[in-house]
Amino acid sequence: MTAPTKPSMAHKLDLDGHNLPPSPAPSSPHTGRRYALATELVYTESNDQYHASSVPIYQSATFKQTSSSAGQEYDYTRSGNPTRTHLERHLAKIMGATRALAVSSGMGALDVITRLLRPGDEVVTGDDLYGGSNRLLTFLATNSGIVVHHVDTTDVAAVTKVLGPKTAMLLLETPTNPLIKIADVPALAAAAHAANPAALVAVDNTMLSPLLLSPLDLGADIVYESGTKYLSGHHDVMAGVIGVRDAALGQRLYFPINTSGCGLSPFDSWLLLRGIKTLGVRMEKQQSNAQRIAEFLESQGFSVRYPGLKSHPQYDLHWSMARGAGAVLSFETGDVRLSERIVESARLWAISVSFGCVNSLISMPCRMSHASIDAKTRAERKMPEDIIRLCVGIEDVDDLIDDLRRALVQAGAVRVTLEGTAALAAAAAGGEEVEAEGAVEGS
Ligand SMILES: Cc1ncc(COP(=O)(O)O)c(C=O)c1O
Ligand SMILES: N[C@@H](CCSC[C@H](N)C(=O)O)C(=O)O
Repeated sequence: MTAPTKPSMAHKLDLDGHNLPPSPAPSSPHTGRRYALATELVYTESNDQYHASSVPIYQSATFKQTSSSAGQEYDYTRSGNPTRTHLERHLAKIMGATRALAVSSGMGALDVITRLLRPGDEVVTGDDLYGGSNRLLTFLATNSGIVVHHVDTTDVAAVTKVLGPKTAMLLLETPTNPLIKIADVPALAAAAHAANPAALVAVDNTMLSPLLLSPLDLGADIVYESGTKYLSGHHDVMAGVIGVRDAALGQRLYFPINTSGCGLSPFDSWLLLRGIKTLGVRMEKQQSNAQRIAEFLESQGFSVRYPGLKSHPQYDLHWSMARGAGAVLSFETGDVRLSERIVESARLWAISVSFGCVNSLISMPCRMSHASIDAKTRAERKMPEDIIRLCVGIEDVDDLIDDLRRALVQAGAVRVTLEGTAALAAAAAGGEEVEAEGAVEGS
């Protein structure tokens, strides 16, 4: 057997690109993407003078200029910084955008996008929306003369009904946080553009990341997401990213970033670049763990919201657009106090907001991530108070299931199953009390 031929190191190490072996032609006219997305996540081009394989952090607020009049690429970090530019070019490639912008949080990204609106403009959006996005839109409706319509975005006819010539923006989440409802992006984008050709369709891609969904390929004009989640992946960065294909729109979005000063810092840009390189492997593990956990909960009799389950009412629609199901799922117990006991009985699952990172989290959205939506509005929008959200990480899946099973039993949500006996015995041996009183038959 002949050994595979290795490319010479001289070729591999030249980051200027002069000596690189010829690359295949770009597969996308918009992005210059040449390889599979999993490869592109890792592969970044740099023209660093020392050929550093990790992009340097240009920790400088200002830059020396050659003269007072010549002008140059960088003068001040609020306006632009080489580390942030490198990240933005990398993001544009993986988001299928021609221009990407990196800002200080996901909410910062939505704030920048809503700066495109004028008093009297109408925004059509979902009835299940991340609490912070809802809070920003409510603020704009109260203070800036923007009219906001919240509609069930799983119902194309209902959305079409409220779209009209005054619609300036259609803002979608898919899957929604936390009810995991799926929006038909191509159909809704076409309806918005038919109602008003100037309307902008913006998709919040936080729940899937560019690895699993490319909204710009589905008819969206703007894609944005919280980089705090999957992109960074370790619960140690706040970031937001925006991608567009239209250069003029990109420039309109850059203006408020420079003006208000919410561009991502050099260090956080570097952390985000580092996180993106492992997105492929993290997501693969997180998704396979999430699938097993969703199946486990379903086997215990819970009605589970997860697009990886065939029982999801929009399973086919989701998979017609997406390349994966993500790692966030939710389920109800029928009783708020029971949900509270489950959440508080978990050990391995941290009680935290956020998601998309390496360690697993458990939360009650109505009290935590979505608490800024008042109880009356939550009820009107049919958000169950007892809903539990699980954000799955990369831990050993059997440990996660064992811990969840123990929490369910301890809280009185399920009876001990044959399968669970070993885990429960282990918990008892560790001195923990397993209380199954008042349990309902779960399987
Ligand atoms: C769907 C969604 N969009 C946007 C955001 C805002 O992101 P950030 O927390 O980075 O501001 C979040 C969470 O915070 C979210 O869950
Ligand atoms: N106190 C925060 C809550 C942040 S929620 C973060 C994340 N989007 C999630 O869904 O868990 C706030 O008021 O914004």
